[in-house]
Amino acid sequence: MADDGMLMNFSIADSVIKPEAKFKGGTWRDRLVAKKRSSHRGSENGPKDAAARNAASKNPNQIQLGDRPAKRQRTDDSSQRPQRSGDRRPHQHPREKDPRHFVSSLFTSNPEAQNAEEPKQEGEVEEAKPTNAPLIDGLDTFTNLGLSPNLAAHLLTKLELKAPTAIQKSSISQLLKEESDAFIQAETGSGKTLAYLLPLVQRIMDLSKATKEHNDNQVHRDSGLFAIILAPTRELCKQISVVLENILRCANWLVCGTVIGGEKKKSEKARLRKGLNILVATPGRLVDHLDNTEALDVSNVRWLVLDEGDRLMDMGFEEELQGIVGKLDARQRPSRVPGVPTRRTTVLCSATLKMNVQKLGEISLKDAVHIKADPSDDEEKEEKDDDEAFRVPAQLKQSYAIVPAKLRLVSLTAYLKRTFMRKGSVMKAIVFMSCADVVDFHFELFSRNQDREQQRKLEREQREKDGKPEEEEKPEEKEELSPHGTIAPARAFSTPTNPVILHRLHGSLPQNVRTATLGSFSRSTEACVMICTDVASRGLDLPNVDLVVEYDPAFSSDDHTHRIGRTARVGRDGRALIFLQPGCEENYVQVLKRGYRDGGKALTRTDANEIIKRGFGGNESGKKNWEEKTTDWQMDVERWALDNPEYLEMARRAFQSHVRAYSTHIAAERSMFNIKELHLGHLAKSFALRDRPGKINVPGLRPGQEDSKKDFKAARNGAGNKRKAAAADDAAPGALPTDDAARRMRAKMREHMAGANEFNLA
Ligand SMILES: Nc1ncnc2c1ncn2[C@@H]1O[C@H](COP(=O)(O)OP(=O)(O)OP(=O)(O)O)[C@@H](O)[C@H]1O
Repeated sequence: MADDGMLMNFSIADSVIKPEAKFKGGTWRDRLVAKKRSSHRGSENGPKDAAARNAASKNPNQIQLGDRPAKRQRTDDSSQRPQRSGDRRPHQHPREKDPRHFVSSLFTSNPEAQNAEEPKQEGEVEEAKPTNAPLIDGLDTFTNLGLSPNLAAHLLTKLELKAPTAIQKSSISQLLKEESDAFIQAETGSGKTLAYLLPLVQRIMDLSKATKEHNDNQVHRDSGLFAIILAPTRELCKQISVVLENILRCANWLVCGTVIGGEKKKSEKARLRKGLNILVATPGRLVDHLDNTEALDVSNVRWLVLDEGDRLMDMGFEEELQGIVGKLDARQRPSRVPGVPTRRTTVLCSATLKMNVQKLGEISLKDAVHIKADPSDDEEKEEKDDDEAFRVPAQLKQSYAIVPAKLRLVSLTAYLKRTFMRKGSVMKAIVFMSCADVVDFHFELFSRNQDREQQRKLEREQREKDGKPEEEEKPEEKEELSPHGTIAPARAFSTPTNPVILHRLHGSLPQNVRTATLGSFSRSTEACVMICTDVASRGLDLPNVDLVVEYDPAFSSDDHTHRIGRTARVGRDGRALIFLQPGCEENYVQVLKRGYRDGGKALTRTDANEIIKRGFGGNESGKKNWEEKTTDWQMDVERWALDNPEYLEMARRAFQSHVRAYSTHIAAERSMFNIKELHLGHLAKSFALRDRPGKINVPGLRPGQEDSKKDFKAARNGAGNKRKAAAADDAAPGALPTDDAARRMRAKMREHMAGANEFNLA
């Protein structure tokens, strides 16, 4: 399989962790391999090798091999501890003697940050005013912008929306008065959904007026489907549909509905047969109904909205979109309803919309109007902006942490411990991780019940002492707060006074579980954390999210903008922290800075030691210092993985998938996320692993993925997307990402991680 090749290709750590000259213990196979490797390395002492070592020395993620003695095979707990901690080591785990395992110290041999912190001048950073809040100057009201008094009153009284936001102001007036196509681009959390929905609903409400003037009956659900709104995920479609239903309460003769998959097609067909005026859909499902549902009459469709338009124009959706636009064109007929425009208007909307899309199927978007929150931006600036990163809400406080690979797990734990130390300081936090396997592993780790583990251990030891035969261990009973196993107490960072609830979300979960988990996180009034993949990065409007942590940086800076945009919405405060490793990843700071109007003066920096000290240092007086406490915690987690084969496999799978995922950063940013600079041995430690990276190879699919894979293939073939299928299937083994290879690898990875669900190709 191509994957095996891909994985082998990542097994570069053997070149950065020097093996012992003598390899004792292990199986004969291990000893033979070690011997062969060491003799092979011995013959590499030419000038070429010296040059390679020189080059490697420039990489702070790699450990200088020539300047220090070969690493000993450490099987002793004391090696884990800082030197001064002495020899106070707890019970040694029998597996710690396993020569296939490598126990490295947390606080030694970590690469230093390359760039020094920029000094900040006092008073340089001013408190930024929110840039995505409603305009409360009293000058702009929904009625002034052209909405009917009826609709404006409904917004005020029923939806408690007093004034429009800047993008709503620009968009409503434009879309009410003109028929041209439009690009709506504005910061995350600035109310773009209403920016296109309100003028759309107003225009359709106006059709009713025109119909009445012609002495016909009012427009009703059978009058025709006038608008289609497309969004990339089911969650987003549902969210849009809820907002739409709320607006339509003031015009109850108009009806909206969704076709998004995840439920029986029969019930969707029935809904379409009953008649709808506005339809919210995922592209894949709409294509399906256009092909197979006679009741879906699109001859009257005059508005097509692409929410998260850049994502919809991206790989994975382009063919569906071309198909949809082609069919809408072919089936369009003059409408019997008076006032219906002759041509269809297309609106693209996103926080990261590059307004250079020229064509969408048969539609030319060349003359599309660019709608921005600040129309005073002149053309010159607009052009310049297209090359730059997209703005983030000014009130969003961003920081970055330089964290070496080995310290990643303890740093994340420490950061969350500190965050939830006091009740009420943070209500909800979202932690983004690279892929589903990584999410699942951390969910298990952070929710593990140490008291119960301790009890099981004592029982085991007692049995050993009494000479009783070893009982077959029953799988650990999990104390979960949801029937689906996606919600559990976050024991790793809860305190007795502030219990935290942990959620997990990714595209490999069945749709009903995704919906239930998201709903629970959204409604929760307790402190809670959701660890998730990018499935939650776009468009989702989750209340009271105070903090976003990007434990794994996003695969593109656009995705980063969307992720951090889950906080600091409509004028509220928010914080975001991104983990970067010393070395090439530090260059990502420049990308973070580009999101600010002032060049990122407010961006703050922290490092692993500072985070760990605050999280593991604690206030309680004790003999141990923060390094010892952290080391104990890490050792405990490593033993937990060793003791439980199920979790060990999860950890290995997570590590493996993470490395695969790392290679799929977009081409333009790959120099900052260079897989060759990744220290796999150190990285393995942050997955609680003691294995040598070259030995980590979990075959097969993640549990429960088989069905998703089948679904994906069916969906892919169903959509007639042969080219993509071919691209995914022949992902070149071993080839480190070129542009094309990375695209293929991303497709492959989505397949691996049931990305079909993530991006709703079904
Ligand atoms: N005029 C307004 N006054 C107060 N709140 C508003 C207003 N308009 C929208 N909101 C609220 O702002 C929140 C964010 O809106 P929305 O999801 O449309 O933002 P967005 O710009 O689409 O964000 P993203 O780019 O992340 O998708 C919603 O909870 C919405 O109810």
